[in-house]
Amino acid sequence: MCPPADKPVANGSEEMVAIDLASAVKTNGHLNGGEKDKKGFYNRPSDFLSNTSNWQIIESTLREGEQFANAFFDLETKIKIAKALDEFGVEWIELTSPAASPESRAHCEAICQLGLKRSKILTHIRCHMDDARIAVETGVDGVDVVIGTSSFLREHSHGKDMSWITKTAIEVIQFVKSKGIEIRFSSEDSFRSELVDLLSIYRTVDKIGVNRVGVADTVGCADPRQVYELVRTLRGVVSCDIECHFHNDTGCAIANAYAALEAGATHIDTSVLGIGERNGITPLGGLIARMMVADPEYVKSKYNLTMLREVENIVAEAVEIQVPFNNYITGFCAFTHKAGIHAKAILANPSTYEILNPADFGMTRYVSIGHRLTGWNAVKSRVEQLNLTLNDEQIKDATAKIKELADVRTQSMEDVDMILRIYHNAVQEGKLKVGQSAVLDRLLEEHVNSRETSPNRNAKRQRVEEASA
Ligand SMILES: CC(=O)SCCNC(=O)CCNC(=O)[C@H](O)C(C)(C)COP(=O)(O)OP(=O)(O)OC[C@H]1O[C@@H](n2cnc3c(N)ncnc32)[C@H](O)[C@@H]1OP(=O)(O)O
Ligand SMILES: O=C(O)CCC(=O)C(=O)O
Ligand SMILES: [Zn+2]
Repeated sequence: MCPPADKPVANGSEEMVAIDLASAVKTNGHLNGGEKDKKGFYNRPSDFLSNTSNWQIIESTLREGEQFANAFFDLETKIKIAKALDEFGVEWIELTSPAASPESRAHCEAICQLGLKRSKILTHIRCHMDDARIAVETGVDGVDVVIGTSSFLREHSHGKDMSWITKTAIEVIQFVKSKGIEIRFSSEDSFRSELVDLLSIYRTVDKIGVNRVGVADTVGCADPRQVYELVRTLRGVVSCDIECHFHNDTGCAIANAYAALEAGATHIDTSVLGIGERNGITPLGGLIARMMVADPEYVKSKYNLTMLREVENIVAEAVEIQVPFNNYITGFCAFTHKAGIHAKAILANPSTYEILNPADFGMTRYVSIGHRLTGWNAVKSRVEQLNLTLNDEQIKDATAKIKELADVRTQSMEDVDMILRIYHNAVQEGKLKVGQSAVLDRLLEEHVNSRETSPNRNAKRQRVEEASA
């Protein structure tokens, strides 16, 4: 940003900072843009092209996800996944090409027969009449056609030039349309393709009535700015819908999906837990998390969000993986608050440190207490839950003991409760005063020893002695 002409350049001076801030506010309305929402979040003013409140999911767990290293889906598993996705409410379910194998074809036909309530069925084929002829016989609602347009794929995958690709694409599209089935044409490896080639073929297929064109970041090389620019340019060239597919090799798959919607894309490909070739694509749950922040009411109106965890568990079990600890929304620590400063604020108002509400997804918030980073406000909340009577000074004293013990090893909630109960009882009985750390140590030790010599403990010891005799 340039300084005004009549002011000397004074790097870092307070005056300069004030001028820059003032002009930034004037230009953008606010440094973060737009108005604050109810949660105190600054939303940017919407771009007139933006579709962040008007988009659909093409759920590809049963196509891209089948390309995940661990995946082997029998029909029963595919049906279970398809039904769960339908229950969740995805608009489209994409299935592996029926040309892949006899079972793939039979599964595709069987899933089309399920009569799902909400989700329509797509299958995904090469840009080839042989595949198209098989696909239209399966009963799908739509066919997704793909062919590589980058020089890498033109030279080393299928060996065809752009004029062959265009001619064959037209033939396949017209054939599928003639059967009354929806058709999408996509360029694989779009971000390493020549822009002129892309725009030219997309314009051609748009003119002959393709329902959607697809942009695919097949190798995960694109960043959100590149995505925005390509999709925005494409939006000005075609009138049909625009679908986007992002691989996550460099960690941009969710951000790229969001940038695509901001630029006017209409459909995003996802898979449950992001499974797919290599490290996969935009995860369903991650996209939902992102879009909930953009327009919660829209997302809640479309999807049965409390199903997310179940869908993920079904897929995780089917491909023999764990749901990652830090998974969006459903990871075990996604709504766990630990540090004392966070815990205090969260207990006062969850919006302080949560942009998503766990209840929207049937999840629960958890405040972790028994560790060295805890604070007296978190401990106070537990005292209240346990219906104990301790004043703030006593709670701070008990907190000091919890922290001291947690410096040696993390204390479970059971440990914390035990410390608080002993503290409380000792205070009630006049055995303990604030600051008497050694007295508290002795009481805790007595309690532990009494547990060690409890009848159960004695019985166990006796059994061990008998077994070893
Ligand atoms: C980026 C993606 O994920 S795209 C989707 C990937 N999905 C799949 O590959 C589905 C599963 N695939 C399969 O079952 C098999 O690869 C099949 C049935 C599709 C093809 O099997 P094969 O005929 O044995 O060929 P193979 O897999 O070795 O090679 C791919 C063939 O498709 C051709 N091809 C590759 N991509 C395309 C395309 N998009 N459009 C048209 N032809 C293509 C290649 O030129 C090659 O043909 P060739 O017979 O002249 O060598
Ligand atoms: O059909 C598409 O658009 C995407 C195909 C694919 O899986 C990819 O390019 O990574
Ligand atoms: Zn892919």
